[in-house]
Amino acid sequence: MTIRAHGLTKHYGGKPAKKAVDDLSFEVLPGTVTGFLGPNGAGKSTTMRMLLGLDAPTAGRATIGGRAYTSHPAPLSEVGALLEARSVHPGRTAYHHLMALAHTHSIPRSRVEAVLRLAGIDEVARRRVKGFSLGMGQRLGIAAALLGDPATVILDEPVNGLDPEGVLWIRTLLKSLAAEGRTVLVSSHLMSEMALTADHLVIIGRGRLLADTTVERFVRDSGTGSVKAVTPEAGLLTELLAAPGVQITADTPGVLDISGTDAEHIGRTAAAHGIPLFELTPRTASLEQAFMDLTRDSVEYAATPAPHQEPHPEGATA
Ligand SMILES: Nc1ncnc2c1ncn2[C@@H]1O[C@H](COP(=O)(O)OP(=O)(O)OP(=O)(O)O)[C@@H](O)[C@H]1O
Repeated sequence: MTIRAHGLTKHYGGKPAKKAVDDLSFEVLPGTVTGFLGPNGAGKSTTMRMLLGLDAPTAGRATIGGRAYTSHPAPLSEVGALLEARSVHPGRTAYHHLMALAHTHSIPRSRVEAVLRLAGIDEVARRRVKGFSLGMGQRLGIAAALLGDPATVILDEPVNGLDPEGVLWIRTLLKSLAAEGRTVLVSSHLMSEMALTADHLVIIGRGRLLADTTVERFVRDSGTGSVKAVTPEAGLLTELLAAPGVQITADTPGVLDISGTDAEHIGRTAAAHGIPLFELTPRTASLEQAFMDLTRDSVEYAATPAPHQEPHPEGATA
């Protein structure tokens, strides 16, 4: 099922009104993991709550498989969700929590056992939830989301509180859910994690759409990459490559950092003039950097240096 947001908008009261989500439109297709990214306060949770009918939009519409979540006849079997707030009764065991959910939604007991195993919490299933670690709680939330074997899965920050093994488990799980043809929307504020997990990215800042793209295209278009070239003929190569828009720096003798052209052009130019190249390496901007550049203007709580920590003048050593 395709998830669609059409002009989705949410204002909170107060003066001036807070535009938590501002005219947001995007689609999330089956068979892919879509990463929903944005800095803290960007509006990810509010958007997910509107997709799930838990918050009414001020304007616009959210549909899953063409209709509002609340008008699905058996929502739990069609859309599984994990939201940030935990809503499990602390005195219940994981098993009883899932059994109660299964019971009220006519889901067979065999699914409870299956999701407990899938989430790796079958051995602690008889313990009370109040003794659970954050990571175990997250796993229980994911088990509950998958209980109805839903075609669409919406998870808000599922890696929160998970240890590295748990993070890897989520990554593999989401990919396999998508490979089974399900629609997977997962929010995060970590670009590096989404780059390893998602196929597609919807990036928002201050409630507005900043990018709707594939991970591959985002990496390519981040565009701040340069090429490192190591050659004994650095001076000659610099002269040959000189052109409008091409910038070349040589902080270390014989090592050039070239931007504004690509490795192929540099390699061909060098070959045409018999210049030996010991190394020719495209340097892609780190994904996290590209994400920060994109969202810089929409960060609500940007870190500011403390007054006594003046940045060092360029070139000075600490
Ligand atoms: N009930 C509310 N009343 C007023 N403002 C709210 C309410 N819920 C959220 N907001 C504000 O709306 C904005 C978006 O919040 P939201 O929780 O959707 O962001 P988020 O991207 O999920 O952030 P985070 O990564 O920190 O969870 C924030 O500025 C938040 O303070």
